[in-house]
Amino acid sequence: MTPGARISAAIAVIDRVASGEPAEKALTNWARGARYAGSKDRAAVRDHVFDVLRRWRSTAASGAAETGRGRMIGLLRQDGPPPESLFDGQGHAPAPLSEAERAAGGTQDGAAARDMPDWLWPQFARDLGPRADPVAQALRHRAPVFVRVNTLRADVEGARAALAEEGIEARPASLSPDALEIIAGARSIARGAAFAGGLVEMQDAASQAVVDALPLVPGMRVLDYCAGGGGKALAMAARLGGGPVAVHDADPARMRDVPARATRAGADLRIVDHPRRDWDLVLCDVPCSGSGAWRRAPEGKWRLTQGALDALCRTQADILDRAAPLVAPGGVLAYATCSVLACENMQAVERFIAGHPGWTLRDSRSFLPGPEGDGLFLAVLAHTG
Ligand SMILES: C[S@@+](CC[C@H](N)C(=O)[O-])C[C@H]1O[C@@H](n2cnc3c(N)ncnc32)[C@H](O)[C@@H]1O
Repeated sequence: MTPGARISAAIAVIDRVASGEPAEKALTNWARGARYAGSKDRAAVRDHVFDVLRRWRSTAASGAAETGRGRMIGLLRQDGPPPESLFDGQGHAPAPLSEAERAAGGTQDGAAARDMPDWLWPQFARDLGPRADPVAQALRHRAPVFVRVNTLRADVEGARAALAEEGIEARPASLSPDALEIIAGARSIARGAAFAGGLVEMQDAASQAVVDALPLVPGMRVLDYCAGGGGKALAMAARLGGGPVAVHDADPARMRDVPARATRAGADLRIVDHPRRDWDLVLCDVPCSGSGAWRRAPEGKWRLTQGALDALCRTQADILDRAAPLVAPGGVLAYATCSVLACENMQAVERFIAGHPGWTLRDSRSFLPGPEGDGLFLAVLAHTG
């Protein structure tokens, strides 16, 4: 496909997303009907679509239309090359810009310029203070790619060398000693031998740093209460010399890949349907707005409403209520989100402590989205009663 044809494809997918179809589904549907598209074409179309999703408001303003075409014109106006060079009507490229399209295109301020929802921006600005603007800007751009070196299978230099043999270039990441940032070849990782052999796992560097900050000691009885796909459980198992780590999720289907991932990693993860007490460490990596990771999942930014955020906060409180009694005397309760919003982070912890005498905050960490990783929050609580 030519660069122009890729833009035409992205325009069609963006229009489907605008009419309510999830982006992944719209991309899959497009790819099914586009057998001529190779893997590089599919990757390029996907990049255009996700670039626009991250900047849904500002690209519409720059392109002066809330359509796929307008948004792609706007994206090119922001990032280049000039839209006139690709909208030339040749082959499958989009039609040339009309006089009106050439003349249109504006700038914005406030929430729109930061590609934030109007309702959320005041809260975001209050919560993050002087960091609000750089964080909002970071969320408008692609996230760096990181892997976690699985120390059960390799050391960092060994994993780096194995990746290099596959043409994947990596360098040490600052947030975690086991994290590598992928500089080139990121799209090949999941198909490669280093990944298949369990030497590396895809995991954001801040997610790795959260697990690094947990007070884990081999021999501890550890429960991952919201295990999902098991990313943090695998990292915890590596810290414990292989495990075991008990994994639980209210939706067991979310853990369907856990056995295969554990086998690949050489980790001992044990699914527990109805966890009972006495765990030395219970991790609650709760469902959240995902605001710290909106670079990776930008649809979440536009889907979130005040009502949905309030409901998430109630779920987070409920999970802490259920998990706290599972902690053994002297054990710890760890609470993690991939959010930067205070109501899901420190305020949630303060509400829990206020309602649960004997629990105190032992440690907390906040990571903001940027070149080093995503935005995450961790609180480690101990029971002193
Ligand atoms: C942020 S995801 C977990 C990600 C996972 N820890 C990882 O690192 O890959 C949150 C998980 O919490 C689960 N969940 C939601 N409500 C829950 C509840 N009441 N009890 C336990 N798990 C719950 C969801 O099904 C979801 O899989």
